[in-house]
Amino acid sequence: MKSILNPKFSALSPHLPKTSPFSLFSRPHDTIFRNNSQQLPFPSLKATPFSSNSFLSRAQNRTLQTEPTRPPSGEIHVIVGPMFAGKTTTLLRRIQSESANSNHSSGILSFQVKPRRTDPYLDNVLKGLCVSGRLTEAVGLLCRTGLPVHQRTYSLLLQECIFWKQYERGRRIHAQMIVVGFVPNEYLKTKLLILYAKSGYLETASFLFDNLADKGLIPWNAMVAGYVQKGLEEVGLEFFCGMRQAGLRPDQYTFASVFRACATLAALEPGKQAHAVMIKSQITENVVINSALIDMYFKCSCICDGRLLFEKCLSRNTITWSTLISGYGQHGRVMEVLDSFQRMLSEGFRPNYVTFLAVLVACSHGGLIDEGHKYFQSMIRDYGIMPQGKHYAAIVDLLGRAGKLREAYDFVLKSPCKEHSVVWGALLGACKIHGDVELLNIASKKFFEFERVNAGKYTVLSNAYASSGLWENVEEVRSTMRESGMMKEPGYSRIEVQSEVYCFFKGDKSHQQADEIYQSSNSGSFSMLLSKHCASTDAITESVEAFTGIFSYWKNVAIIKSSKDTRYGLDSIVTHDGAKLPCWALTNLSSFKQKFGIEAYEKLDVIGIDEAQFFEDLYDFCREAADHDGKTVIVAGLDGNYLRRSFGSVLDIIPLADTVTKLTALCEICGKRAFFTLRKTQEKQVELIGGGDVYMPVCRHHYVNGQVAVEAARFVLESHKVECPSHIHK
Ligand SMILES: Nc1ncnc2c1ncn2[C@@H]1O[C@H](COP(=O)(O)OP(=O)(O)O)[C@@H](O)[C@H]1O
Ligand SMILES: Cc1cn([C@H]2C[C@H](O)[C@@H](COP(=O)(O)O)O2)c(=O)[nH]c1=O
Repeated sequence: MKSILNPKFSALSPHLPKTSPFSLFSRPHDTIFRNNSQQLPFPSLKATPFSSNSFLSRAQNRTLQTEPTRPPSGEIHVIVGPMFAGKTTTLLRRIQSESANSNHSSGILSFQVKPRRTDPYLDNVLKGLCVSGRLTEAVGLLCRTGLPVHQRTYSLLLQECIFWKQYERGRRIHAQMIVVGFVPNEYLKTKLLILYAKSGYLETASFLFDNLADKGLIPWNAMVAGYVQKGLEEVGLEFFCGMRQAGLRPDQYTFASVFRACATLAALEPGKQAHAVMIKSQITENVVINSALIDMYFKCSCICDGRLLFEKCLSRNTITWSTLISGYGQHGRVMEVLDSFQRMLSEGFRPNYVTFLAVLVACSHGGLIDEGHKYFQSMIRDYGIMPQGKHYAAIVDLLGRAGKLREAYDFVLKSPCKEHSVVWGALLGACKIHGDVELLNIASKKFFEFERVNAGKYTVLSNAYASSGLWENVEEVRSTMRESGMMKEPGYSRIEVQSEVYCFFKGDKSHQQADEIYQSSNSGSFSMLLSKHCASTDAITESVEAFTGIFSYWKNVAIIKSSKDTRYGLDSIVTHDGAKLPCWALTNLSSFKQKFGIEAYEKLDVIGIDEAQFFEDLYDFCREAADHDGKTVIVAGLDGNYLRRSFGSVLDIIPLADTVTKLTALCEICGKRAFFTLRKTQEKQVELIGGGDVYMPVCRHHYVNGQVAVEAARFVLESHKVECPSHIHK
């Protein structure tokens, strides 16, 4: 059991509605019971078949189904009640909301269930909370009400979550939509996709993306950016290609992501191609794109192109300048870094902490101790920028490289960042170079105090001990690493050869031109850049699975009704409100498999059955479909006839069911809860097709009185041999 036990998902439980979310239509009485075998781990979750509990059990079943030794296990959910209680509505809504995001080979979604009523007051309150910056309260309220709100309100809420990077809240909103059976339109699906892509839940984002009917530029951009941001640059670039193949014209947002991906991958060819596309597309240049492009050329070792671009770009700002300066810094071009920095100042641009970091690192690499100190002080004094850990580390590195280890140590002790591992890491590196074992021990102790699981630094430490011949210490560090299961990822280089990118691990000789490549890389004749390892998709959390599961599980749905019910024709089931879905009208259920086609039947996930009271073979069909064929069967029907006697086999299947929900209508006489159906006419046969003309829902009191009245009227009328009126009168 994986996804559903995620605590993030269970955090929803206090907000789940106490009654079924369909209460506006159907005023569900109480779920009678849920089989003990299906008991769920969250006692706080009310076991209505329409709450997320159904999703829970579904996910459980899914998990079970993956175990090869077990037969497929389906589910049976039974919806009962008197006429007009909302049984058909509930069946439709359930099927629609749970299949809304999947591809239906049976094409049933050409018909729509009327949206549930929303409460305009709630919409207004939520909007008010949003615009006054009280997003947390808005989301809390939404989840507590258990009601759907207007598409526009959902959109506003999601937009706020995206803007304020409150992604967890956004996901709660989405969960709420699922719980209340709200079906997002394409616009909202795109918003959800952006939310998931931005927050790194790419599996869910991909699922939403695949199910968008109309994939415009915005969802494509969100996918490209999402993957690039997550460190899956190759996938991001694939989406870029897909976007172009789909005939869409990329915009500045697309290119910003693409150049960033190419920069990280040091992939020059795709970068150049994208640059050419950008020029052809006549995208107006802006600082974001320019900075991304300059960065890309520098990271791909095309220093001249990077510089040329910088010189040509019309719109420059601090970021563009910082990109240029950092670019030079990455290639150890110390003089260019300092010259560019001076130019930046003289042209009136204000450096930021990134600019200063590049300058300080350059000073360190160039051994420019005085200059480094000067810039460090100027940063605080002239620009009011408070140095961060990395700036202090750069100064430690500067002093350390110059062999001023004690000075570096004093600097660390005096710095406000002495609790930052990065500062101690810099000192550790310097101690290793200069073989100061005493300081090495101090620095390493401090470093690991603040950075417990950095395998790379453990390796640095072990190598440092080794370089000083301290073999006992080496063993100590290595055994700590072994015991904690720590593994340092092998370092690798990315090399682009004739447009193909290869990763070379340390000592790797697998490439057929390996010798050539090593030779060339040593002579520096082509680009070889370090890059970070691509993040694994395993990092995607379990709750994504939960959500994805909810969406992806339902694939194919078929609805069956009894052909006896001819009220609205035979091709669809129709509610008393006029909502409908296409269906199969059958005399008996045993003929369904054959009529539907064995192959198509096998692909079915969900079977809905309406007017179940008319099927004699209901028990056998449901048992077979759920137990042997692994289907989820949702059954809606009258539990009692007009005499309040068990109707057909509906009650027989209760021992088979996972959940049973008894709905109530409104008494047509007093408006109270109606549990029973009163027949208004004199016919006595149990089966009599009809609607409001023949039947009405009533409460206990009015059933008893109404029935007495009807019986008395009949008696009198019959005894006088007078025709009985077809309606009783209040
Ligand atoms: N007396 C009533 N009580 C409740 N709902 C009624 C009544 N009369 C008509 N309706 C309408 O019928 C709808 C339920 O229709 P439907 O789902 O087809 O019910 P069922 O399948 O249980 O007969 C309600 O949403 C409501 O709009
Ligand atoms: C009470 C009762 C009802 N019926 C029929 C009347 C309708 O055709 C259906 C019920 O339809 P709904 O979707 O629940 O509105 O059943 C009957 O034949 N006998 C009865 O006693």
